[in-house]
Amino acid sequence: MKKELYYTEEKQPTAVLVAVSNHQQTAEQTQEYLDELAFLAETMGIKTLKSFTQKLDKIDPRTFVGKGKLEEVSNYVKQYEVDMIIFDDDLSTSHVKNLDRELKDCLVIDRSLLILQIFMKRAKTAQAKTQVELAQYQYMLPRLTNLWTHHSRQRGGIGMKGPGETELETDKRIIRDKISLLKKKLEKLDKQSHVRRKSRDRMVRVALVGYTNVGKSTLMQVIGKADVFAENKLFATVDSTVRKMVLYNIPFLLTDTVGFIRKLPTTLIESFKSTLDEIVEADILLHVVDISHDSFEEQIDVVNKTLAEIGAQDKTNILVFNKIDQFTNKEYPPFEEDNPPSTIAEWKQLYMGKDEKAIFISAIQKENIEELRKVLFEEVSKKFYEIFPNHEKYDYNQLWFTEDKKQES
Ligand SMILES: Nc1nc2c(ncn2[C@@H]2O[C@H](COP(=O)(O)OP(=O)(O)OP(=O)(O)O)[C@@H](O)[C@H]2O)c(=O)[nH]1
Ligand SMILES: [Mg+2]
Repeated sequence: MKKELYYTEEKQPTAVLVAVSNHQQTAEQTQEYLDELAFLAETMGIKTLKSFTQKLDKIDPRTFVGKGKLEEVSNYVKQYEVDMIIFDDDLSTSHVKNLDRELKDCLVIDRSLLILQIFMKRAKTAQAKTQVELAQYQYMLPRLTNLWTHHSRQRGGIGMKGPGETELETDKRIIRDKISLLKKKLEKLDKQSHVRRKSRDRMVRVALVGYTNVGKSTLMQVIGKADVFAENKLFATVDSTVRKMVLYNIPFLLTDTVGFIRKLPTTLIESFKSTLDEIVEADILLHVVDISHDSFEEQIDVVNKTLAEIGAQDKTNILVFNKIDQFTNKEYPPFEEDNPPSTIAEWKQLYMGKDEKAIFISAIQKENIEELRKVLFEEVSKKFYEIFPNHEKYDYNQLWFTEDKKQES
């Protein structure tokens, strides 16, 4: 009998991470991927004890990693009584079967399952909860041999060993029924939110998008003084929050959205479609980037790819480089590592600033927020007058100084 795992106050679950890297990948990249996986685990309260990597151009069809590496992992896991092994890529049904056989007492999960668990924990609205639940069942169905049982979620464990073969067919049927039930429930909820959105006056809509943990919710608070949950954990925001804002007399809607991540499970993207519609239906995207993160350029690519996947790639897109207070320059001349840009003008000399609409800010230290507001105002008012061509025109420069002085005094 395999061990079951619960979250308890007394004992923090432990894990080892396993990743394969191809030969093009640098050691730093592999390390960054593993750091991210460890951060995901930490977000779930799981402590990472060690990481294992193997250079492989093709994942082993039987056991994900090669025989020798698996033995190494297996020995470590036994010696330190590790609770679970987290693989950085999706495991197939036969991987799980074979790994289970080799690793006996240790729980085998993959990155997608971990992300699904985080979403489950974070979801607050009925819609988000239903969306994650659907994604989970869809993830489970093809893998139902022995990775999961339908009890696992109700019983609050991160994963449990599955049913015997005879129960398997019954379980599959139950899950299929669950899936169609959840789909119906979602349809109803989607219809309701669609009606709600339609009943809102036609307003300019701005969405904050970006990789997870870049500071979208923090920025939402700064721009609108809204009370939005921000935390140094991955996927602090899973539900989208919409706030009505007024910037120098021009009203618009600002939406804080769920963050993106490398290898976001496809079942999640599918079932989060209605949440992601907030992005698809937006007029303007504020693409927030954590410039202090070592792989921020790759994160920009991941976000752009995900935007393209949901059909939101051709919108007015303002790049907002956040966390300049924390940036340590490693590779961008003319600046040196111990001498990063210090003024906004210098920031703009960095190659990323060549994009005309790129802005450098620190949401935490409220640095350069005025410029962000100015650019946002310009874009929002452009859209506003497209929608309401006969509306009285506001002069930004005048409003800017009068309002700004008022705020200062
Ligand atoms: N140093 C620094 N930290 C920041 C800044 N802005 C946000 N943070 C921190 O970054 C962490 C993540 O911030 P959030 O606002 O929750 O990020 P998010 O993009 O909404 O994250 P998800 O909802 O998880 O996708 C928090 O610990 C913030 O305090 C900044 O300008 N500088
Ligand atoms: Mg957030």
